[in-house]
Amino acid sequence: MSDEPMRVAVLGGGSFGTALASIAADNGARVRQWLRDPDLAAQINREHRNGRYLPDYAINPAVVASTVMAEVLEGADLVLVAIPSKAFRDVVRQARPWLHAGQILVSTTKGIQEEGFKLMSRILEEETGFPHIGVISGPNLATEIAQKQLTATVIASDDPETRTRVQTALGCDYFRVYASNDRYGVELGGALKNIYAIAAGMAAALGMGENTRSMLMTRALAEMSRFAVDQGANPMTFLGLAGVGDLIVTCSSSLSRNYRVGQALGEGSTLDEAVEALGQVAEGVNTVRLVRDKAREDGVYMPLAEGLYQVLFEGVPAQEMARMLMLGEQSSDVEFILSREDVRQAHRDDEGPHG
Ligand SMILES: NC(=O)C1=CN([C@@H]2O[C@H](COP(=O)(O)OP(=O)(O)OC[C@H]3O[C@@H](n4cnc5c(N)ncnc54)[C@H](O)[C@@H]3O)[C@@H](O)[C@H]2O)C=CC1
Ligand SMILES: O=C(CO)COP(=O)(O)O
Repeated sequence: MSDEPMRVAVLGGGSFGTALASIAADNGARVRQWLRDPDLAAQINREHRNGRYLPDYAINPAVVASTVMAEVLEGADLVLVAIPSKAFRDVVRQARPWLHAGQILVSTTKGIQEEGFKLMSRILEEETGFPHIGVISGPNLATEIAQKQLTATVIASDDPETRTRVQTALGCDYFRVYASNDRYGVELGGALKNIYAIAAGMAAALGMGENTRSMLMTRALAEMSRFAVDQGANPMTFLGLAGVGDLIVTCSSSLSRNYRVGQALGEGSTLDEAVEALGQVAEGVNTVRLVRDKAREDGVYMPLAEGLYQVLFEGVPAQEMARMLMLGEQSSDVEFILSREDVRQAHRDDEGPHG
């Protein structure tokens, strides 16, 4: 490997993109960050601060922000795409003329595209056809990373070069980067947990106890892994940082935007009011709709996603969600040990002789 510093491009001027850009610069990379807002780009370059998304964070002064895609991508070895899912494909298309097959392309975005139910790394693949593609996901609240609180993420890719280069670019003493080759599972974990973060925020606002929170998170893990396995992911991924790790943090912290949307709903706001007050992306709002529809289409049992969907989009009061959870099927605890079908069969056998 050459002694030249790695050249990293970050697309997106939000909180996560900004934190990752600064970490890469701390690790000695030459970092360029692309964003749309010229005033924010000027502020990052002048004050080394992102006043809109991470006002108290001292960005490494070596990060150079720009609104010009060519300047940011020129010569980049690693491109991190930190753009909300709704705009992801559009931004990758804008970037496409300056991307090439030797680069490593990594999505940091925890969302799903409606058409075709596609995850973001699939979009990277479709738009470029390049071989070095990965995703990062894990318990990664940007605000805490900005405070240099210890945490870790997962780089998931089939391609070993992508994994090792991202570990080198981003790993440091407060941000560990673990590797996985289950790209789909890691990416799906990041998207799915946002649904349950909304439910947890809502439940907290409604005064739930700690037993309830624990039950909610654990049944959420069962539900998300059931869905993910149906879609082809490896269930073991959900034992890791991008599964249970990210689920715990986003279901516990009001630093999570999805959790905050849930809290606002539990306090009586409408969905529009909750999203408007947030002023940033809460991917779970869209994800719950897409996942609920997909689960129905594919016959996957997802009572929590269904209940949350009804609260968000069908006017069911938030209090009803807890009731629906308690009325769900009393089935298997861990389905990979005892299948739901075996529990159902045992009930049928038990009922048999009594009519
Ligand atoms: N903030 C966090 O704690 C974490 C966020 N993520 C994921 O990273 C993704 C990006 O998140 P953040 O940086 O937090 O987002 P953010 O909401 O803070 O901002 C996203 C950035 O994208 C820009 N953007 C939005 N629409 C655009 C468009 N059409 N064209 C160009 N730029 C556009 C915004 O102006 C902003 O600079 C999200 O999908 C989220 O799931 C992942 C881990 C942690
Ligand atoms: O994914 C995250 C933490 O890992 C960030 O969650 P929010 O998008 O809900 O803020």
